[in-house]
Amino acid sequence: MSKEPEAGAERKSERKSLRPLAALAPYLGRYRGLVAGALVALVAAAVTTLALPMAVRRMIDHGFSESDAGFIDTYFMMLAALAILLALASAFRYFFVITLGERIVSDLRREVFDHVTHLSPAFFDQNQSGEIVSRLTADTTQVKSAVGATASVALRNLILCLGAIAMMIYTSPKLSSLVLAAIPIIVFPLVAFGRSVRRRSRQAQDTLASASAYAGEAIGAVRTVQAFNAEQSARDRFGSAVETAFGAARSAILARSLLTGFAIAMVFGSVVAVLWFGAQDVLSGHISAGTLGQFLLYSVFAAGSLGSLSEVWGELSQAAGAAERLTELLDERPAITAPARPTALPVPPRGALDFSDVHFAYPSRPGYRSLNGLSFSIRPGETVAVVGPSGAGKSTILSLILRFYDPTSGRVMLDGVDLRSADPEEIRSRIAIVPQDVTIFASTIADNIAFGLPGASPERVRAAAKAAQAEEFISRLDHGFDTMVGERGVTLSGGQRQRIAIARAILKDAPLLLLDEATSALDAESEKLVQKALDGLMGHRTTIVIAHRLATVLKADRILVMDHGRIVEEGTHQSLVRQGGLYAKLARLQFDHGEEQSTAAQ
Ligand SMILES: Nc1ncnc2c1ncn2[C@@H]1O[C@H](COP(=O)(O)OP(=O)(O)OP(=O)(O)O)[C@@H](O)[C@H]1O
Repeated sequence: MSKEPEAGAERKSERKSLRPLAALAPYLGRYRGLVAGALVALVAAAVTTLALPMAVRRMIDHGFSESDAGFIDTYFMMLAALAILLALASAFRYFFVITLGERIVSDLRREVFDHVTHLSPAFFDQNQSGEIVSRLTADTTQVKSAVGATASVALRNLILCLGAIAMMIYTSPKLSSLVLAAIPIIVFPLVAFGRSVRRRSRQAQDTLASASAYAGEAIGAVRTVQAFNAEQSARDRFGSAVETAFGAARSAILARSLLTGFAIAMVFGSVVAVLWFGAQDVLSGHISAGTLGQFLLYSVFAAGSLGSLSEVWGELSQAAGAAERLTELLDERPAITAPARPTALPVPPRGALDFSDVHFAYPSRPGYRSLNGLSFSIRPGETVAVVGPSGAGKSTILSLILRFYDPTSGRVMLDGVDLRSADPEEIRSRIAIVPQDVTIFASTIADNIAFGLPGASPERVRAAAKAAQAEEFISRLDHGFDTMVGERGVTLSGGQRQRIAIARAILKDAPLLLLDEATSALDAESEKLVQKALDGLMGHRTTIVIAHRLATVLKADRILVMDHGRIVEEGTHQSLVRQGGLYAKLARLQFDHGEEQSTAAQ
């Protein structure tokens, strides 16, 4: 999805036609029963349709000239039986084909989502989440219509077309040779047209995906948009994105209309010309009127199905574009994976952490080093605070500990094991984090707390909430722990969200605790209470505390002072203040009023 592969895919898609749809074959393979049912119904419907003209010929040539009324009755009975058979086959075809489409798209949606959740944060730094969601919804829907309705129409028309051509040759080889001579003249331009439709459809879909991504972002941040009176500019931006998408869609539609019109004109034009020759043959007595009637019906079938084929070809091409984008997404490999034979972390966990000469640049910003030769060690059970100016690289340290990214050079080790050689899932199972941006899901409070430990008993959830000083506000909500919180927790205050996150971490009870500005949104009173809860939690486990408010780090065993991606000072509060460096400067700025220091030092 990044720029390079996108350009490559574009080039490929111009060369290939429906090949991306082949990626769906494994999915079809899972439902052989449905596929077989669909094929049987398809063939039955086509054969029944092809039998109709023969009955018609017999009726024209013999039926009306016979005085025997029973003869006509027999033919009509046969026609009625064929009609019933056709109706049944069509109903079954619809059932099998549409079920197959729905089934496959459900599998595909699940697989794409599963895959996306495994991709590394680096992927999400470079791709908009809205665009990924659009692939998950719009592209899979397009694939569904291809696998379902469109493919069955295409297949039915293909069988019908081939069958009708065969029957045309059987009925009148001479007239058929005239028709067949016309086919290449019709088909070549169609293929060329099809390519251009495909390219335009992909453009339309791409512009629509970026418009939806923008809409997702603006709607998600609607409060910010309104607070800045930015509705008009958001509307303009989305409006122009939608118009661009419409322009791209219109050009695809125009190409498709031309394709359809051209196909029909060519096909029916040649049918009329051929029939003129047929009429001459009937007049000169070379063939019977019934035979010409039969030939006429077969050529109408062949032409009609060819016309429909050209129409669904466009749709299939569109679906091929969608399948291609989904395949691209499924082919995206996570940057962070478990090694083939991961080194097991020691049991029981100790919680020792080492950074040795770590350099790191985010993959989305390779030219800028966020960490610059960072080295430090944290002993099991130690509480270490990391402070420093904004952008110094504090949160980046936590991202590396969670192995969201690998260092550009140097090593990060947990309990003596290089994170690169361990299984990321095992690493993360030993870490509880209270992040800077707390994520609350649109679910109940209890679900949100139990997020870190699915299946936790209600008692444990309650105990964790209590320890995080969250029980009181939760009990005041309408339905207590069963209260639904809005998307991203909009119905909670910042401090309440933070306490939910703390409860989540308490419940997870992991040996390594990472607190990134965990109490920044709390008032002084709650902060003191939560701090007490956290103190209890930190007591027996390794903890890294990131905080701008120095009052919250006074009790740390050690303070690391960071600037420009490296550690510039290290020590306790007192020793650092005495050194008179960056920390002393930050402390002076914050504690100058004196009162905070006295409260915090208590
Ligand atoms: N996902 C990212 N992609 C690219 N650059 C990033 C990313 N996240 C952070 N950075 C950059 O890395 C540097 C360090 O960021 P980091 O978030 O670690 O700083 P911080 O010390 O935690 O700051 P703050 O106190 O403001 O949270 C910054 O210059 C930032 O712009």
